[in-house]
Amino acid sequence: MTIITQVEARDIRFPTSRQLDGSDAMNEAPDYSAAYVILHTDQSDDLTGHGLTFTIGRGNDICVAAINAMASRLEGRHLEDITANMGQFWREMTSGDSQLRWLGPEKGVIHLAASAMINAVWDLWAKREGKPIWKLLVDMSPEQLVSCLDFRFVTDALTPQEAIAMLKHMAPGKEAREAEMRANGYPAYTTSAGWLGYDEDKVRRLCREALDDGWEHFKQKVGGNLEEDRRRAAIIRDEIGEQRTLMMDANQVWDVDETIANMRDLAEFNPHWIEEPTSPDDILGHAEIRNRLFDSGIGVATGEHCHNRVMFKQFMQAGAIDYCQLDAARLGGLNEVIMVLLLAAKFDIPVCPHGGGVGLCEYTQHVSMFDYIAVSGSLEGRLLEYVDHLHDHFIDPVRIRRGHYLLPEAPGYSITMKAASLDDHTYPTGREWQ
Ligand SMILES: C[C@H](O)[C@@H](O)CC(=O)C(=O)O
Ligand SMILES: [Mg+2]
Repeated sequence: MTIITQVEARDIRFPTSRQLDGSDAMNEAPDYSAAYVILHTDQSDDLTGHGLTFTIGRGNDICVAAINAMASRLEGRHLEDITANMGQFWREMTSGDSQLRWLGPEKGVIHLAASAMINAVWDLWAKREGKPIWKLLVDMSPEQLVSCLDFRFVTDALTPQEAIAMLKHMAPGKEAREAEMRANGYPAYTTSAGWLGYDEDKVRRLCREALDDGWEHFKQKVGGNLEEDRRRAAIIRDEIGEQRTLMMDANQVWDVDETIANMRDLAEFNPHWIEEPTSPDDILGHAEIRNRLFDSGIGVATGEHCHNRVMFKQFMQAGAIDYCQLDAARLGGLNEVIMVLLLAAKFDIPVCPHGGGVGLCEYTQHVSMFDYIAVSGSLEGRLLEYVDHLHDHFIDPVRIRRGHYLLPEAPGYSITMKAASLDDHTYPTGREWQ
């Protein structure tokens, strides 16, 4: 038996705003940050579980406080009791204390905190089993996998029986798809050349470097000033040519009609999708945009601020999105991520997870590999986001080859940060913040 003896929560911040890495029209100067959880155990082999949720700086301390408020739900518990009934555990973590639930429910800071803690439990479980997370999931039977999920609020769209049938249907090709992932990796796109705060020379230089590294798919930020958006799109198209993919991301700054007008204007640059065009909560607004942009061939993508499975269900039921960009640290941990993968498979919507943050690429590589091997069985329309910052701080960082993520092999969720990185970036006392 493994006892979780202590939940340690740390405020980790990286000063990315100094170079405007990660900048966009809504978030002009983010400091990529993690409310970081370490689950200590009674095991002599130093077994620990790690998880994080992502913020962009101020307020990270509020997430840490929320984790501390929930710590007693994990401390003293046996890992084996939790993993024997993951679905029930998830319900307890998100709804077990109705006074804390009131702060959400299942959204906002309290859900971000739950996400970090739940992902730390999954990391601990996978390390105990000696498997990377994607493999832990792939090796589960459909029944076991479905028992990890909470179907409350989604049974009008997907029942446990349907989910089991979908997973059974995909089971026969799993080995071949795993071998394919091992050989080829998972196709990806890069956002790193297109941050809004970068000057045009830097955008051009970064496009050239990315092309040299084998990238075929690029994303640029838009939503500042339309003339500047057009100039940057022209530069990027000039560098990457007409055949490669260009996505655009407005990070929520436009209204519905404004989106239509601006995207009609930007259509000459042939954007593959417009991401987060408007408020992330406006499901019908996205549906309207999708309908009115249909003839231009521009898809609608959103999800990095979509806080739970219920909202994703509605986005899908309303026909509001072409691409689902779930965020592995905003949804309530891996259990809810798996639920969204199943919903997306049912509605035949490709999942292209959000990667713009610290640790998100480390998480989502597992999510997309699992999705391909066991859930959707398809790569059509699917691209994993990649941003090239801060990977050095992880013990088991993502590995990229010619625009593809390579299959992670180390046990766990790849989210464990180096001890020195944690110490140096602890806010406000770490060396980086002196
Ligand atoms: C603030 C973040 O960097 C955000 O711009 C990321 C994002 O929208 C994306 O990766 O997509
Ligand atoms: Mg985005």
